[in-house]
Amino acid sequence: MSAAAAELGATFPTVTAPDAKVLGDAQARQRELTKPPGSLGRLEDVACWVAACQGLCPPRRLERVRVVVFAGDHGIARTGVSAFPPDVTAQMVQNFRRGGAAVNAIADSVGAGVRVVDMAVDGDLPGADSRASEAGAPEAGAAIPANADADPVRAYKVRSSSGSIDREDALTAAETIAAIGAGRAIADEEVDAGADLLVAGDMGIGNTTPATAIVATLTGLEPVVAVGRGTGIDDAAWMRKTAAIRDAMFRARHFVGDPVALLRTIGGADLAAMAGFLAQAAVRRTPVILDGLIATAAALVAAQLAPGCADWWLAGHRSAEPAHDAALERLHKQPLLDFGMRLGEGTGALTAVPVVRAAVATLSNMSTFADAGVSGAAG
Ligand SMILES: Cc1cc2ncn([C@H]3O[C@H](COP(=O)(O)O)[C@@H](O)[C@H]3O)c2cc1C
Ligand SMILES: O=C(O)c1cccnc1
Repeated sequence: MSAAAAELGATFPTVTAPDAKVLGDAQARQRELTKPPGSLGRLEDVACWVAACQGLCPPRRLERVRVVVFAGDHGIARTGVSAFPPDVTAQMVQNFRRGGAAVNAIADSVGAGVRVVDMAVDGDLPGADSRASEAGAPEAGAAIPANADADPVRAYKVRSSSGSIDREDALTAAETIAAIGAGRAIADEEVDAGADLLVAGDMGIGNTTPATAIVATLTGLEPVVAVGRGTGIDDAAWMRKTAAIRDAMFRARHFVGDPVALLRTIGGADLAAMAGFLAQAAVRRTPVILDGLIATAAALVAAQLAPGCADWWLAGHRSAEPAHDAALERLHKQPLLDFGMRLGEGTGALTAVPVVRAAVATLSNMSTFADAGVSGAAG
């Protein structure tokens, strides 16, 4: 693949900000509603942000919330950096499909739809044929076929697992571009189908290792400060994970300003697709709630791929992973919830959906002082 083709596949159109005029209208309306100004705290900011994203004041109810769970295995997981074996990734994909995972339960409770995509699960999922994995990665720059005949979960699969990032690249250059393009195409599909709020979720044993390496590389954190317990690792695994992240960061040290090279070197197809998805959501002027460490690591990279896209994202929650804090700070995001959650899958973001809906409801449904005949502030 030529460098030019690579650049084309990961080049995003200019991202324009949410509507500043509507933002001003929404802020003015907040002052007219029957409450002391500012008394709904951050709910007021959230409601104004949704209005600006929609370009509409008062904003519409959020009717079609969609979470896309990006699944992928990681070569580094074979070195003992997780509390669970790599087989769990494929098993959990089946669990998502049957509706038995935390993300299914929480999505159901807020009326959100769940879609799972296999970007790089190791081997073939049970019940699936082998065509997609034999086909290999699509040509760089080529449109990625949404293979409707094959299992839709695997329509965008780029490869099985990834290189072990402590000593080899996670992906080839062509795979990286294909994965970013897949995320973009998936965001387009969701927006074209009417999504009005998007969430990127993750599933992949070992994925806190590349996510932490990416965040630490981009924020300048020391590995020992950045590394968390992931699925609940013991001290010995924590030491292996910290060494792996140190080695990965050394390998990626020249790519702080090169998001595609960073994803190729120490990321993975799931992280690359998430970055493409989060950037493209902004291109399509669709608001996003960010989830935990993995989604936010991808968001940091997306912010480099498509400058300005972070304006379209809200931080749903603060994960227990220390690197998540650093990533949120770098994005200037204050999370809505701080529940000690450390699962991923999109669960933290979905848990914040009722808060966002409450915010929208106040700005849309409350009466103004004038309409309700309620006196405004004295003087
Ligand atoms: C049953 C199960 C369900 C999960 N759902 C999300 N994760 C989360 O935990 C994993 C990351 O942590 P680490 O880097 O320590 O492996 C990822 O699969 C992530 O999606 C899960 C993990 C497990 C075990
Ligand atoms: O913050 C997350 O998203 C997270 C944390 C631990 C394990 N899996 C995901």
